[in-house]
Amino acid sequence: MGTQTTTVTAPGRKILTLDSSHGTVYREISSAPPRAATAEEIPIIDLSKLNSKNLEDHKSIALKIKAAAENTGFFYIENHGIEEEIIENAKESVMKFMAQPLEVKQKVARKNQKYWNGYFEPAGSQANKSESRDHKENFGWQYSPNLDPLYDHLPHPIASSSIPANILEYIRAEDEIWDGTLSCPGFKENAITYYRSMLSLARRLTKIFALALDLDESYFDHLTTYPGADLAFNYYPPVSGDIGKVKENEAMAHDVGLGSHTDLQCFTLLWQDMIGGLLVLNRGGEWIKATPIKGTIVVNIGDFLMRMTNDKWQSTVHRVEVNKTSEPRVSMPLFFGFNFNEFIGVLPTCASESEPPKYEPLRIGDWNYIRLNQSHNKIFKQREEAKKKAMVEAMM
Ligand SMILES: O=C(O)CCC(=O)C(=O)O
Ligand SMILES: [Fe+2]
Repeated sequence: MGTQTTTVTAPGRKILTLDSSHGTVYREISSAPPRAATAEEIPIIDLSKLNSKNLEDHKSIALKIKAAAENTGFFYIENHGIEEEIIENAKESVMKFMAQPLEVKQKVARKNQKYWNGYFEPAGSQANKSESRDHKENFGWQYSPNLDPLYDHLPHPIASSSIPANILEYIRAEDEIWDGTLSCPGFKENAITYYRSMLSLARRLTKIFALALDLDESYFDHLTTYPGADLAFNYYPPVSGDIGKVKENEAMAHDVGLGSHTDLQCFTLLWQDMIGGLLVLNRGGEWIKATPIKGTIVVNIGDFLMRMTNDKWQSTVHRVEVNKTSEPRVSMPLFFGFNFNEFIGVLPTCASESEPPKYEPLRIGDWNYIRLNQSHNKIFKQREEAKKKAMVEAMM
């Protein structure tokens, strides 16, 4: 994420600790309880003209996306074209899969896989080290050409020799995980059908994103042939009572369904059920609710796209509250990024003489690694810690 400044508007203030592409950062935020988002903060964008033959229709969607991406970095899409039945089947399968005994789910535990595809047990992750562990379970997988509709014409499983070598070295799929899910009939089929629809929608949307960035509609096409396209089935069980805070950091610890973070790739398409709990940190440092709206998918900009746009588009911090309802909550995000082998820097339309590129081109396949290992950048760490000290002093 970028180095945005925040204005605190609400009664109290506090400091939020976050991982970023530069290492740990501190942000001063409002301590007011989350409030409903306004239609300007998280707009609903109608995609019914997404497949129209008229470029002007695409441009009019692009204009709305541009405004949302530059503002909160979050928006809803409606009339996105994914059939309700595909979504419902996937959701039902998540519910059935998660209802199985732990030892059955652990047959596809991520910790037994080389590349961490598969199942994460309850509280098996902690997205933000200054908050509680994540009160959720998860089943996730990474991009596989075998699941991609673009390669349906090839014999399956697709021979490694059919995939360019410089892409193959970054593929982190483990297609055998599906064998471990066969205890749950229909899960594999429903999950893959959902994945394929979301992947196609993401590809389609990158064309509109290109227009929104004043580029030709096909500008990103060659970057989406083997995309980073990882899917997560998040399952937030109902939680009651006081639940394991991070003891060593009691003052800042906050119980979460999923800790405060930004998404790493270009953008995320997130279907959520009607339970609610997703919170977004707006530009003013206030938590606002991305309240579920039937028939929509939430879209948010990720760190890499923010970088490509020279920080014009916002990769926004979000988190999920602990599920205090009596029903489990399910969300099913697709994290979408460009081909692993490509070097990408700041887009030509996002830099100028007065606003030179802030970032060097880098290889997408190395991005996650760089992003996740930045917390060891010592100079940056010292600077941020001094900043935090000044913030704390200013509050006293
Ligand atoms: O469950 C949600 O609503 C958000 C999930 C999310 O932010 C993520 O998986 O990165
Ligand atoms: Fe996220």
